[in-house]
Amino acid sequence: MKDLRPIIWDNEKNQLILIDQRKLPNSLEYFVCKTYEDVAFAIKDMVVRGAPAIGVSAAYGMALAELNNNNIACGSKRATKTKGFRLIEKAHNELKNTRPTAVNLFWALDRCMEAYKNNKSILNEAKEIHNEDIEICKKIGQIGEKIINDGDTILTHCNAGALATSAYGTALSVIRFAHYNNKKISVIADETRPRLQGANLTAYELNYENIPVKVITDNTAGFLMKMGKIDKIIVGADRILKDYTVFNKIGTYSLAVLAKYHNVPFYVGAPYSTFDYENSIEDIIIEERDEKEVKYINNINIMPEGVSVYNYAFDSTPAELITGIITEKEIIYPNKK
Ligand SMILES: CSC[C@H]1O[C@H](OP(=O)(O)O)[C@H](O)[C@@H]1O
Repeated sequence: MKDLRPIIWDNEKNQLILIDQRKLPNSLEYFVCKTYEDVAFAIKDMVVRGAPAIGVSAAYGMALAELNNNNIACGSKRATKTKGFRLIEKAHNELKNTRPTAVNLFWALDRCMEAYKNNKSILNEAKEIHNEDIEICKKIGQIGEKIINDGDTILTHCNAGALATSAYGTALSVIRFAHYNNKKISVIADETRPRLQGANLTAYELNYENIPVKVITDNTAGFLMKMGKIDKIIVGADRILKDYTVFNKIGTYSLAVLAKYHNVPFYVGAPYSTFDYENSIEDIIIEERDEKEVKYINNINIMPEGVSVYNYAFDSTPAELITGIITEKEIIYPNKK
């Protein structure tokens, strides 16, 4: 069985091929990006999503800008270079403004811009970021699987799997490697309203690898904890601050509060590239998405006209509610005395 790889660089045609995650689980289709504008659309419309995956995709978006640049000649060499730089800057800004919360997007774009300023190939930088991400996610799984016991039932939220990264995932990498090490585990996946990444993507990934998975409505998680049916919770992250505040999919904070109340260990799987040492909580923009995502399910209206909604894509969870953060180097215990 082939590993799930949501991001593929086509060296022959110099284009980016993405699994179109909007179509899963009913159809496995691909979205081809030939320009940085295609990549910007793919990130905004969640063709590709997940902090590491959008960082890697944005890096290839910058590479597409550079490759398309190379076809531009405007007279003198100096004029070409100036115009080229302006186009790269334009791509950097447009890609930067696609989604505001996941920090991987910004460091990947900045890393590509730095490469360009140092006369290095952006495409090579993007490929490096891509390959590094595969290895990092593998390491998160290998380190994290140690916290999983044979027979554990693990609850997860949204999708922090191969489809949110370059391969393996973060939270789901821990689950995968426990499974690869023959631990008998079962997974409970929150469906994760409104975009249903848990039902559509996590269930798809785990089913694809024959890892036992049940899907629940988001409201069921607390009741299962109360009944003692959840041994651990593992989620992903989009940004982790220096005080170990974790920004992740909306609903993560509610799970963490319930876990604390029911003494269920609460873990976060995330690479160091998701850490943000610069900003404080008040600096972070929590993405608010189109209200249609709440008002419609599969294009069927579920609400009366004229009623407004909140549609926060993320929330923040304080370190005091977090048992451990599983990275590619070690497990961080924010509350260890
Ligand atoms: C491994 S990062 C996955 C992270 O990203 C998801 O958000 P979205 O699907 O909106 O990009 C969610 O917060 C996951 O935990």
